[in-house]
Amino acid sequence: MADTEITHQVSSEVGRLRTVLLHRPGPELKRLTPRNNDSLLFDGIPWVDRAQEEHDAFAEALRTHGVEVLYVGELLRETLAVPHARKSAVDSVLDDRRLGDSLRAAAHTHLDDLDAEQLATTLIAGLSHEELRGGDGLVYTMLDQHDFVIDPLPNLLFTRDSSVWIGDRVAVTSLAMDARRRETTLTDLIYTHHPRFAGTRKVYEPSLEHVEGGDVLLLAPGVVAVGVGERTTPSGAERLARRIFDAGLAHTLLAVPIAQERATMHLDTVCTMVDVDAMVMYPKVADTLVAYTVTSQDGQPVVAGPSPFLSAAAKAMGIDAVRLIDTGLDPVTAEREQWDDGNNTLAIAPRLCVAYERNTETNRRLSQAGIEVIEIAGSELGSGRGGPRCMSCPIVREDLG
Ligand SMILES: NC(=[NH2+])NCCC[C@H](N)C(=O)O
Repeated sequence: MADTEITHQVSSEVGRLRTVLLHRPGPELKRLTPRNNDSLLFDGIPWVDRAQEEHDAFAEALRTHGVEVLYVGELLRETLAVPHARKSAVDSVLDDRRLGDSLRAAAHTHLDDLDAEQLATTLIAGLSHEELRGGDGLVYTMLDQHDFVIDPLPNLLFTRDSSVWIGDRVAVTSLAMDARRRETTLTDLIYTHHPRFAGTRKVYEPSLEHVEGGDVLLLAPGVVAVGVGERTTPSGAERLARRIFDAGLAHTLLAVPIAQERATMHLDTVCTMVDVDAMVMYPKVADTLVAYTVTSQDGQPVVAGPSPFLSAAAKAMGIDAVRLIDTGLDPVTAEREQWDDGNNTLAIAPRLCVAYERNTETNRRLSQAGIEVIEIAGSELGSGRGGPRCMSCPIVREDLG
Protein backbone atom coordinates (compact mmCIF):
# COMPACT_ATOMS: atom_id res chain seq x y z
CA MET A 1 0.00 0.00 0.00
CA ALA A 2 1.23 3.51 -0.76
CA ASP A 3 2.36 5.76 2.04
CA THR A 4 -0.85 7.41 3.12
CA GLU A 5 -1.98 9.27 6.21
CA ILE A 6 -3.22 6.87 8.87
CA THR A 7 -7.00 6.76 8.83
CA HIS A 8 -8.37 6.96 12.31
CA GLN A 9 -11.91 5.74 12.30
CA VAL A 10 -14.38 4.05 14.63
CA SER A 11 -17.91 3.26 13.58
CA SER A 12 -18.97 0.63 16.12
CA GLU A 13 -18.22 -0.68 19.59
CA VAL A 14 -17.16 -4.10 18.42
CA GLY A 15 -15.35 -3.92 15.07
CA ARG A 16 -11.86 -5.40 15.37
CA LEU A 17 -9.81 -3.02 17.47
CA ARG A 18 -6.63 -1.84 15.76
CA THR A 19 -5.46 1.24 17.69
CA VAL A 20 -6.35 2.41 21.16
CA LEU A 21 -5.36 5.36 23.35
CA LEU A 22 -4.49 4.49 26.96
CA HIS A 23 -2.95 6.40 29.80
CA ARG A 24 -0.46 4.53 31.97
CA PRO A 25 -1.16 5.81 35.48
CA GLY A 26 1.77 7.53 37.17
CA PRO A 27 2.65 10.13 39.79
CA GLU A 28 -0.79 11.77 39.56
CA LEU A 29 -2.16 8.79 41.50
CA LYS A 30 0.37 9.45 44.27
CA ARG A 31 -1.40 12.73 44.93
CA LEU A 32 -4.48 10.97 46.25
CA THR A 33 -5.01 11.16 50.01
CA PRO A 34 -7.98 10.34 52.24
CA ARG A 35 -8.67 14.09 52.33
CA ASN A 36 -8.84 14.67 48.60
CA ASN A 37 -9.88 11.32 47.09
CA ASP A 38 -13.60 12.15 47.07
CA SER A 39 -13.19 15.42 45.24
CA LEU A 40 -10.71 13.73 42.87
CA LEU A 41 -13.36 11.06 42.15
CA PHE A 42 -11.53 8.03 43.55
CA ASP A 43 -13.11 5.66 46.04
CA GLY A 44 -9.84 4.63 47.64
CA ILE A 45 -6.12 5.23 47.64
CA PRO A 46 -4.56 3.03 44.97
CA TRP A 47 -1.20 1.28 45.41
CA VAL A 48 0.46 2.94 42.46
CA ASP A 49 3.10 0.34 41.59
CA ARG A 50 0.46 -2.38 41.49
CA ALA A 51 -1.90 -0.18 39.46
CA GLN A 52 0.89 0.24 36.91
CA GLU A 53 1.48 -3.51 36.79
CA GLU A 54 -2.22 -4.11 36.24
CA HIS A 55 -2.30 -1.46 33.54
CA ASP A 56 0.76 -2.89 31.79
CA ALA A 57 -0.93 -6.29 31.75
CA PHE A 58 -4.04 -4.70 30.23
CA ALA A 59 -1.94 -3.05 27.50
CA GLU A 60 -0.08 -6.31 26.88
CA ALA A 61 -3.33 -8.25 26.52
CA LEU A 62 -4.39 -5.75 23.87
CA ARG A 63 -1.05 -5.95 22.03
CA THR A 64 -1.22 -9.73 22.08
CA HIS A 65 -4.48 -9.41 20.18
CA GLY A 66 -2.92 -7.20 17.51
CA VAL A 67 -3.92 -3.84 18.95
CA GLU A 68 -1.57 -0.86 18.65
CA VAL A 69 -1.41 0.90 22.02
CA LEU A 70 -0.78 4.65 22.13
CA TYR A 71 -0.11 6.40 25.41
CA VAL A 72 -1.33 9.88 26.36
CA GLY A 73 1.92 10.60 28.24
CA GLU A 74 4.12 9.87 25.22
CA LEU A 75 1.90 11.70 22.76
CA LEU A 76 1.77 14.69 25.10
CA ARG A 77 5.55 14.78 25.45
CA GLU A 78 5.95 14.70 21.67
CA THR A 79 3.25 17.35 21.27
CA LEU A 80 4.96 19.68 23.75
CA ALA A 81 8.08 19.62 21.59
CA VAL A 82 6.08 21.77 19.13
CA PRO A 83 6.69 25.37 20.36
CA HIS A 84 3.20 26.78 19.79
CA ALA A 85 1.61 23.67 21.36
CA ARG A 86 3.79 24.16 24.39
CA LYS A 87 2.81 27.81 24.65
CA SER A 88 -0.86 26.98 24.36
CA ALA A 89 -0.54 24.27 27.07
CA VAL A 90 1.21 26.63 29.50
CA ASP A 91 -1.18 29.51 28.83
CA SER A 92 -4.21 27.36 29.41
CA VAL A 93 -3.00 25.73 32.65
CA LEU A 94 -2.18 29.17 34.05
CA ASP A 95 -5.55 30.59 33.04
CA ASP A 96 -6.88 29.84 36.52
CA ARG A 97 -8.44 32.53 38.68
CA ARG A 98 -7.29 30.87 41.87
CA LEU A 99 -3.66 31.75 41.13
CA GLY A 100 -3.59 35.54 41.10
CA ASP A 101 -0.88 37.50 39.27
CA SER A 102 2.12 36.82 41.53
CA LEU A 103 1.69 33.08 41.84
CA ARG A 104 0.84 32.83 38.16
CA ALA A 105 4.13 34.56 37.30
CA ALA A 106 6.08 32.22 39.60
CA ALA A 107 4.37 29.16 38.11
CA HIS A 108 5.08 30.46 34.62
CA THR A 109 8.79 30.77 35.39
CA HIS A 110 8.75 27.27 36.86
CA LEU A 111 7.07 25.74 33.80
CA ASP A 112 9.34 27.60 31.38
CA ASP A 113 12.33 25.88 32.95
CA LEU A 114 10.97 22.38 32.27
CA ASP A 115 11.81 20.29 29.22
CA ALA A 116 8.98 18.66 27.24
CA GLU A 117 9.06 15.48 29.30
CA GLN A 118 9.03 17.27 32.66
CA LEU A 119 6.30 19.60 31.46
CA ALA A 120 4.15 16.67 30.32
CA THR A 121 4.59 15.06 33.74
CA THR A 122 3.71 18.30 35.54
CA LEU A 123 0.62 18.90 33.44
CA ILE A 124 -0.62 15.43 34.38
CA ALA A 125 0.67 15.03 37.94
CA GLY A 126 0.11 18.66 38.92
CA LEU A 127 2.37 20.90 40.95
CA SER A 128 2.32 21.38 44.70
CA HIS A 129 3.32 24.52 46.52
CA GLU A 130 6.44 22.87 47.95
CA GLU A 131 7.59 21.78 44.49
CA LEU A 132 7.37 25.27 43.05
CA ARG A 133 10.82 26.79 42.79
CA GLY A 134 10.17 30.04 44.65
CA GLY A 135 7.28 32.46 44.72
CA ASP A 136 5.84 35.42 46.56
CA GLY A 137 2.61 37.34 46.99
CA LEU A 138 -0.48 36.75 49.10
CA VAL A 139 -1.69 33.56 47.42
CA TYR A 140 1.73 31.93 47.61
CA THR A 141 2.12 32.92 51.25
CA MET A 142 -1.31 31.72 52.31
CA LEU A 143 -1.14 28.30 50.62
CA ASP A 144 -0.19 25.22 52.59
CA GLN A 145 2.94 23.51 51.30
CA HIS A 146 0.88 20.51 50.16
CA ASP A 147 -1.76 22.56 48.35
CA PHE A 148 -1.80 22.35 44.58
CA VAL A 149 -0.77 25.23 42.36
CA ILE A 150 -1.71 22.95 39.42
CA ASP A 151 -4.21 20.22 40.24
CA PRO A 152 -3.31 16.59 39.40
CA LEU A 153 -5.37 14.60 36.88
CA PRO A 154 -5.73 11.08 38.33
CA ASN A 155 -8.76 10.39 36.14
CA LEU A 156 -6.78 10.84 32.93
CA LEU A 157 -6.54 7.05 33.26
CA PHE A 158 -10.10 6.90 31.92
CA THR A 159 -9.26 7.92 28.38
CA ARG A 160 -12.72 7.05 27.08
CA ASP A 161 -14.21 10.06 28.76
CA SER A 162 -12.04 12.90 27.46
CA SER A 163 -12.37 12.02 23.79
CA VAL A 164 -14.39 9.66 21.63
CA TRP A 165 -14.11 8.90 17.93
CA ILE A 166 -17.32 8.94 15.93
CA GLY A 167 -16.64 7.79 12.38
CA ASP A 168 -13.52 9.59 11.14
CA ARG A 169 -13.83 12.52 13.54
CA VAL A 170 -12.91 12.98 17.12
CA ALA A 171 -15.22 14.48 19.71
CA VAL A 172 -13.09 16.18 22.34
CA THR A 173 -15.64 16.15 25.10
CA SER A 174 -16.86 18.67 27.64
CA LEU A 175 -16.29 17.12 31.07
CA ALA A 176 -18.76 17.92 33.81
CA MET A 177 -16.70 17.51 36.97
CA ASP A 178 -14.24 20.18 38.09
CA ALA A 179 -11.63 17.54 38.91
CA ARG A 180 -11.57 16.39 35.30
CA ARG A 181 -12.08 19.48 33.19
CA ARG A 182 -8.42 20.09 32.43
CA GLU A 183 -8.06 16.60 30.89
CA THR A 184 -9.56 17.79 27.64
CA THR A 185 -7.00 20.59 27.38
CA LEU A 186 -4.45 17.81 27.00
CA THR A 187 -6.39 15.56 24.63
CA ASP A 188 -7.33 18.58 22.53
CA LEU A 189 -3.68 19.63 22.39
CA ILE A 190 -2.62 16.17 21.17
CA TYR A 191 -5.27 15.95 18.45
CA THR A 192 -4.53 19.52 17.34
CA HIS A 193 -0.75 19.48 17.26
CA HIS A 194 0.65 15.94 17.25
CA PRO A 195 1.90 15.04 13.76
CA ARG A 196 0.17 11.66 13.93
CA PHE A 197 -3.18 13.44 14.06
CA ALA A 198 -2.47 16.04 11.37
CA GLY A 199 -5.64 16.63 9.40
CA THR A 200 -7.92 15.29 12.15
CA ARG A 201 -11.32 16.92 12.13
CA LYS A 202 -13.19 17.51 15.35
CA VAL A 203 -16.89 17.10 15.79
CA TYR A 204 -17.12 18.34 19.39
CA GLU A 205 -15.18 20.75 21.62
CA PRO A 206 -14.71 21.18 25.37
CA SER A 207 -16.34 24.63 25.34
CA LEU A 208 -19.72 23.13 24.39
CA GLU A 209 -22.43 21.64 26.62
CA HIS A 210 -21.39 18.69 28.81
CA VAL A 211 -20.87 15.37 27.06
CA GLU A 212 -18.56 12.64 28.43
CA GLY A 213 -17.27 9.80 26.27
CA GLY A 214 -18.32 7.12 28.77
CA ASP A 215 -21.89 8.05 27.92
CA VAL A 216 -21.43 7.62 24.17
CA LEU A 217 -22.06 4.18 22.64
CA LEU A 218 -21.76 3.61 18.91
CA LEU A 219 -24.51 1.02 18.64
CA ALA A 220 -24.06 0.57 14.89
CA PRO A 221 -22.77 2.70 12.05
CA GLY A 222 -24.97 5.82 12.08
CA VAL A 223 -26.60 5.05 15.44
CA VAL A 224 -25.29 6.60 18.64
CA ALA A 225 -26.70 6.08 22.14
CA VAL A 226 -25.94 8.76 24.72
CA GLY A 227 -26.47 8.35 28.46
CA VAL A 228 -27.90 11.45 30.10
CA GLY A 229 -27.33 11.66 33.83
CA GLU A 230 -24.67 12.83 36.26
CA ARG A 231 -22.27 13.81 33.49
CA THR A 232 -23.84 14.29 30.06
CA THR A 233 -26.69 16.81 30.13
CA PRO A 234 -29.76 16.88 27.87
CA SER A 235 -28.28 20.00 26.26
CA GLY A 236 -25.04 18.11 25.64
CA ALA A 237 -26.90 15.24 23.98
CA GLU A 238 -28.85 17.72 21.85
CA ARG A 239 -25.69 19.56 20.81
CA LEU A 240 -23.96 16.29 19.96
CA ALA A 241 -26.96 15.25 17.87
CA ARG A 242 -26.75 18.48 15.87
CA ARG A 243 -23.01 18.12 15.42
CA ILE A 244 -23.02 14.50 14.25
CA PHE A 245 -26.07 14.99 12.02
CA ASP A 246 -24.51 18.06 10.40
CA ALA A 247 -21.28 16.15 9.81
CA GLY A 248 -23.20 13.22 8.30
CA LEU A 249 -21.79 10.85 10.93
CA ALA A 250 -25.10 9.51 12.20
CA HIS A 251 -28.79 9.49 11.43
CA THR A 252 -30.09 8.63 14.91
CA LEU A 253 -29.13 9.54 18.46
CA LEU A 254 -30.81 7.76 21.35
CA ALA A 255 -30.78 9.83 24.53
CA VAL A 256 -30.97 7.40 27.46
CA PRO A 257 -31.71 8.78 30.94
CA ILE A 258 -29.62 7.09 33.64
CA ALA A 259 -29.77 7.58 37.40
CA GLN A 260 -27.74 10.57 38.56
CA GLU A 261 -25.66 8.53 40.96
CA ARG A 262 -22.01 7.70 41.30
CA ALA A 263 -22.61 3.99 40.60
CA THR A 264 -24.11 4.86 37.22
CA MET A 265 -22.09 7.94 36.31
CA HIS A 266 -21.92 6.90 32.66
CA LEU A 267 -24.03 4.73 30.36
CA ASP A 268 -21.07 2.36 30.03
CA THR A 269 -21.30 1.52 33.74
CA VAL A 270 -24.59 -0.27 33.08
CA CYS A 271 -24.15 -1.63 29.56
CA THR A 272 -21.57 -2.26 26.88
CA MET A 273 -21.70 -4.05 23.55
CA VAL A 274 -20.08 -7.46 23.17
CA ASP A 275 -21.30 -8.41 19.69
CA VAL A 276 -22.80 -6.60 16.70
CA ASP A 277 -26.24 -7.16 18.13
CA ALA A 278 -25.57 -8.02 21.78
CA MET A 279 -25.06 -6.14 25.01
CA VAL A 280 -24.18 -7.05 28.54
CA MET A 281 -26.38 -5.07 30.87
CA TYR A 282 -26.94 -4.56 34.57
CA PRO A 283 -30.13 -6.59 35.12
CA LYS A 284 -31.66 -4.00 37.42
CA VAL A 285 -31.97 -1.48 34.59
CA ALA A 286 -32.64 -3.87 31.71
CA ASP A 287 -36.41 -3.51 31.89
CA THR A 288 -36.56 0.14 32.81
CA LEU A 289 -34.10 1.93 30.53
CA VAL A 290 -35.85 4.11 27.98
CA ALA A 291 -34.64 6.22 25.10
CA TYR A 292 -35.69 9.42 23.40
CA THR A 293 -35.05 8.93 19.71
CA VAL A 294 -33.57 11.97 17.98
CA THR A 295 -33.44 11.97 14.20
CA SER A 296 -32.61 14.63 11.68
CA GLN A 297 -35.39 16.13 9.58
CA ASP A 298 -34.46 18.92 7.21
CA GLY A 299 -31.35 19.51 9.26
CA GLN A 300 -33.23 19.88 12.56
CA PRO A 301 -33.22 17.33 15.38
CA VAL A 302 -36.68 15.83 15.86
CA VAL A 303 -37.48 14.03 19.11
CA ALA A 304 -39.74 11.00 19.60
CA GLY A 305 -40.42 8.75 22.59
CA PRO A 306 -39.61 7.81 25.21
CA SER A 307 -39.80 4.13 24.38
CA PRO A 308 -38.02 1.09 25.85
CA PHE A 309 -34.30 1.43 25.14
CA LEU A 310 -33.70 -2.03 23.70
CA SER A 311 -36.53 -1.84 21.19
CA ALA A 312 -35.66 1.74 20.22
CA ALA A 313 -32.06 0.60 19.72
CA ALA A 314 -33.05 -2.40 17.57
CA LYS A 315 -35.28 -0.20 15.43
CA ALA A 316 -32.57 2.39 14.86
CA MET A 317 -29.98 -0.32 14.14
CA GLY A 318 -32.33 -1.96 11.64
CA ILE A 319 -32.32 -5.35 13.39
CA ASP A 320 -35.10 -7.44 14.89
CA ALA A 321 -33.83 -7.33 18.44
CA VAL A 322 -30.81 -6.54 20.56
CA ARG A 323 -29.64 -9.70 22.32
CA LEU A 324 -29.28 -9.07 25.98
CA ILE A 325 -26.64 -11.14 27.72
CA ASP A 326 -28.77 -11.71 30.73
CA THR A 327 -26.34 -12.17 33.55
CA GLY A 328 -29.33 -13.45 35.53
CA LEU A 329 -27.54 -12.68 38.75
CA ASP A 330 -29.19 -12.35 42.10
CA PRO A 331 -29.63 -8.66 42.96
CA VAL A 332 -26.83 -8.48 45.52
CA THR A 333 -24.19 -10.12 43.29
CA ALA A 334 -25.37 -8.05 40.34
CA GLU A 335 -25.09 -4.85 42.35
CA ARG A 336 -21.61 -5.74 43.62
CA GLU A 337 -20.34 -6.62 40.15
CA GLN A 338 -21.94 -3.57 38.55
CA TRP A 339 -20.12 -1.39 41.11
CA ASP A 340 -16.87 -3.16 40.18
CA ASP A 341 -17.40 -2.46 36.48
CA GLY A 342 -18.61 -5.92 35.50
CA ASN A 343 -20.70 -4.40 32.70
CA ASN A 344 -17.84 -2.19 31.55
CA THR A 345 -16.25 -4.49 28.97
CA LEU A 346 -14.01 -3.49 26.08
CA ALA A 347 -14.72 -5.42 22.88
CA ILE A 348 -11.65 -6.28 20.85
CA ALA A 349 -13.79 -7.90 18.17
CA PRO A 350 -17.33 -9.29 17.99
CA ARG A 351 -17.70 -11.84 20.82
CA LEU A 352 -14.24 -11.12 22.26
CA CYS A 353 -13.88 -8.69 25.15
CA VAL A 354 -11.66 -7.61 28.02
CA ALA A 355 -13.17 -7.61 31.52
CA TYR A 356 -12.01 -7.42 35.13
CA GLU A 357 -11.32 -10.89 36.52
CA ARG A 358 -12.96 -10.04 39.86
CA ASN A 359 -16.46 -10.11 38.36
CA THR A 360 -16.49 -13.88 38.27
CA GLU A 361 -20.25 -14.34 37.93
CA THR A 362 -20.73 -11.80 35.14
CA ASN A 363 -17.76 -13.26 33.26
CA ARG A 364 -19.07 -16.79 33.66
CA ARG A 365 -22.41 -15.78 32.17
CA LEU A 366 -20.68 -13.99 29.31
CA SER A 367 -18.69 -17.14 28.51
CA GLN A 368 -21.84 -19.23 28.65
CA ALA A 369 -23.38 -16.86 26.12
CA GLY A 370 -20.50 -17.46 23.72
CA ILE A 371 -18.49 -14.34 24.49
CA GLU A 372 -14.78 -14.99 24.96
CA VAL A 373 -13.54 -13.01 27.96
CA ILE A 374 -9.93 -11.92 28.39
CA GLU A 375 -9.64 -11.34 32.11
CA ILE A 376 -7.39 -8.69 33.62
CA ALA A 377 -6.65 -7.78 37.23
CA GLY A 378 -8.09 -4.50 38.44
CA SER A 379 -7.83 -4.46 42.20
CA GLU A 380 -5.99 -1.13 42.20
CA LEU A 381 -7.15 0.30 38.86
CA GLY A 382 -10.74 -0.25 39.93
CA SER A 383 -10.48 2.16 42.87
CA GLY A 384 -11.10 4.96 40.39
CA ARG A 385 -14.45 3.31 39.44
CA GLY A 386 -13.64 2.48 35.88
CA GLY A 387 -13.18 -0.74 33.92
CA PRO A 388 -11.58 -1.76 30.61
CA ARG A 389 -13.96 0.32 28.51
CA CYS A 390 -13.45 3.49 30.56
CA MET A 391 -9.69 3.02 30.41
CA SER A 392 -9.50 2.93 26.61
CA CYS A 393 -10.31 5.25 23.74
CA PRO A 394 -10.51 3.28 20.49
CA ILE A 395 -9.00 5.25 17.61
CA VAL A 396 -9.11 2.66 14.87
CA ARG A 397 -11.62 -0.17 14.59
CA GLU A 398 -12.19 -2.17 11.43
CA ASP A 399 -15.54 -1.61 9.84
CA LEU A 400 -18.03 -4.42 10.38
CA GLY A 401 -18.15 -6.62 7.33
N1 LIG B 1 -16.51 5.81 31.28
C1 LIG B 1 -16.45 5.63 32.59
N2 LIG B 1 -17.35 4.88 33.19
N3 LIG B 1 -15.51 6.27 33.27
C2 LIG B 1 -15.27 6.12 34.67
C3 LIG B 1 -14.71 7.37 35.24
C4 LIG B 1 -14.36 7.26 36.69
C5 LIG B 1 -13.85 8.53 37.28
N4 LIG B 1 -13.32 8.33 38.59
C6 LIG B 1 -14.94 9.60 37.33
O1 LIG B 1 -15.64 9.65 38.31
O2 LIG B 1 -15.11 10.36 36.44
